[in-house]
Amino acid sequence: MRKLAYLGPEGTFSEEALRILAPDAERLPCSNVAAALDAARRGEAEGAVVPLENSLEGGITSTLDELAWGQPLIIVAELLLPVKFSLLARPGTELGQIKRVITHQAAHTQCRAFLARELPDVHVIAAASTAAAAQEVSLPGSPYDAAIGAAIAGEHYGLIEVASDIGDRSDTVTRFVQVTRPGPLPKPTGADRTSLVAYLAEDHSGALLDMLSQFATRGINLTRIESRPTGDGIGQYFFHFDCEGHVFESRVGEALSGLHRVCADVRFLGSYARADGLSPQIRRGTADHEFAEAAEWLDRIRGDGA
Ligand SMILES: O=C(O)C(=O)C[C@]1(C(=O)O)C=C[C@@H](O)C=C1
Repeated sequence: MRKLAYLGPEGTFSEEALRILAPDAERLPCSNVAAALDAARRGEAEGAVVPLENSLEGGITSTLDELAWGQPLIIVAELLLPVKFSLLARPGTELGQIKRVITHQAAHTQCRAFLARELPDVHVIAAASTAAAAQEVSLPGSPYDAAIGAAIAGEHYGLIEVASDIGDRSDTVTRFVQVTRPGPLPKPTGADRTSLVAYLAEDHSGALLDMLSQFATRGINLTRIESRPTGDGIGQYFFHFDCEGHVFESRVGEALSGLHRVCADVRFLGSYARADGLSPQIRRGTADHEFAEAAEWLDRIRGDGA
């Protein structure tokens, strides 16, 4: 049976995402996102399911950075998971008794309004995951009064829900991706997304525009762009892009070749079916048959001399 790594322990949102993406897979819980990706890189697991983007907080930087460096991994599937947070405590605990809360940093930032309104003096301590926080609160003698996590984590670790749906917005969604070591790409479905990382050749005026033009001139809509520091000094950045379409489609393939020409390096992170099933609008002159027809026309002009 195939095995997939994820941010554990049992009861995380990552586990929920994995169960939906690969219901039959064996699950390998890891202590952080980097460890889950490394398990996939080393072959201890066939792949991993990791959070990539949140509708309220944006890119999950730990995942973005891990995918940008080291042994390459590619995305083969994505899932949009609605995330609902609960305040979880040992049975008998009341809201007014809660002084110390533990949770994952992403959950903390998504529940800021509730904490400010209901628990203005609370200390919030960071945990490796929401389920690790719930597990910690369940331990006898735990210094924490409550955890913020999924209701299922509360059930798993014998905690009660002191408050439910405490996120700043009730429609928050986290985008999870399933990654594997590079291999055969998922087939195009007509409603696909392509992810990549581009590293600038040199810092110059219009460097970002040079990259964006590769997409724009081929009628490709971007669905996410994110700059991340290279670590080489202030002002040094590389870029994550998600765009509509599949690398097997001419316009996307040409855009990636164009990026390869103008960048120091481009890391392909995969082409895979979009979870929302939205198909791109193909602008006139950018369909596969139009690229093929233009290539034939060029061959005819060049004749035998080419
Ligand atoms: O701690 C978890 O339960 C996770 O799966 C991680 C994570 C994240 O990193 O964003 C996933 C979804 C929620 O946005 C909060 C936490």
